[in-house]
Amino acid sequence: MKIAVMGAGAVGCYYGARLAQHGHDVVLIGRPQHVQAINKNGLVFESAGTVLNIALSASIDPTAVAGADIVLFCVKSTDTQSAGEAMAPHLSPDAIVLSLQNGVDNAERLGTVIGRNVLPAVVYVAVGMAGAGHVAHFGRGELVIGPGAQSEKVASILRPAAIPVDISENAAGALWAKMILNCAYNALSAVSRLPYGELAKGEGVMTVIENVVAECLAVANAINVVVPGDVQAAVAGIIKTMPAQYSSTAQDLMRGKPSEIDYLNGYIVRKGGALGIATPANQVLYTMVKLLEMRPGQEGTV
Ligand SMILES: NC(=O)C1=CN([C@@H]2O[C@H](COP(=O)(O)OP(=O)(O)OC[C@H]3O[C@@H](n4cnc5c(N)ncnc54)[C@H](OP(=O)(O)O)[C@@H]3O)[C@@H](O)[C@H]2O)C=CC1
Ligand SMILES: CC(C)(CO)C(=O)C(=O)O
Repeated sequence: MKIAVMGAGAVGCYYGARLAQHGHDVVLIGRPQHVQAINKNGLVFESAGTVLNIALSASIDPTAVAGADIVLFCVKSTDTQSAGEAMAPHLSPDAIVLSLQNGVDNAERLGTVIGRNVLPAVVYVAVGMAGAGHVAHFGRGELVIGPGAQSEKVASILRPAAIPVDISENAAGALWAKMILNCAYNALSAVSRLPYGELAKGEGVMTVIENVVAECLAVANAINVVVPGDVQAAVAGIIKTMPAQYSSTAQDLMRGKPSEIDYLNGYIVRKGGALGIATPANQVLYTMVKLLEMRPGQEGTV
C-alpha cells in the first residue's frame, strides 16, 4: 500500500514510521532539513527507550502524494490551506485523505481546499521532533475516526501496523473533547510559560478553566455535538496526568512559530459569535495569545 504523509513533523513521522515498519511504501513530505536527514540516514525513531533507524523515502515536493492510496495530513492547523493547495492537484482520484490534526474544523477546511471528503481523526499521541529527521515518541498513539466504508479500509491498514483505531459513532464529540482540553490549558500555559501542574496553582486559574470549558460546552451543545464523558473532570485530570507538560501553544511561541490558537479558543469565539453565545473567557485567552504572537523575540526555553 502506498501511503503519503503531508507534513513530516512529529505526528507525521510517528505514524509514517509505524506504517513503514509494517512494510508499507511510505513517503514523508516535509521541510528540507528533515527530508535531507531522512534520505541520508533514515528516520530516527525513538520510543520506549529504543532508537531505531527506519528506511523510508522523503520529499520536499508535494507531487509525491501522487499514486498514494492513503494520505495522512499532519501539518499544523495554520498550514491546512497552503499544504492542501500544494497537494490537491496531485492526489489520486481514489486516495483516502485523513486529517491527523487538533481542532475541530481542519477536515472540513481541507475538504473545501481539495474538493473531496476528508476523514477527521482524533489523535491521542505524545510526540516531538528531537532533531532533523528524528522523532521522539513519549506515549500513546491511538486514533478515533467516524464510521463509513473509508474508515473500515483505513482501520484495516493501520491496525496491523500497531496503530490502534477506534471507529466511533461520536468521533465528532471526541474531537471536541480534545479541543476543549486545548482551550482550557494551551493559552494559559503559553501566557504564563508554566507547565500544567504549576499553572493550576495560580490564583483563580481553575475558575477560569471551568468558565472556558462551560463556554465550549455551550457552543458544542448549540450545534448538537455531544461531548462524551465528564468533561470538567477530564480537564481537571490533566493537572495530575501531565503536571510537567507545557502546551503546544507555549512551545510554538517559544520557537517563534505561529500557534494554532485561531483554531482552538479562536474557533470557540468565532462560533459563539455566530450563534449568539457569549464566550468572554475564551476571548480573553485568545486575545492574550494573539498579543504574544505580535511580540518579537518570543523565542526562549520552556
Ligand atoms: N505533537 C503531538 O504530540 C500532537 C500533535 N497533534 C496535532 O497534530 C498536528 C501536527 O502537529 P505536529 O506534528 O506536532 O506539528 P509539527 O510542526 O511537528 O509538524 C508539521 C510539519 O509540517 C511541515 N509543513 C507545514 N506545511 C508544509 C508543506 N506545505 N509542505 C511540507 N511540510 C509542511 C512543518 O514545517 P514548518 O514547521 O517549517 O512549517 C512541520 O515540519 C497539529 O494539529 C497538532 O496540534 C495532535 C496530537 C498530539
Ligand atoms: C492535551 C494537550 C493540552 C497536552 O499538552 C495538547 O494537546 C497540546 O498541548 O496541544
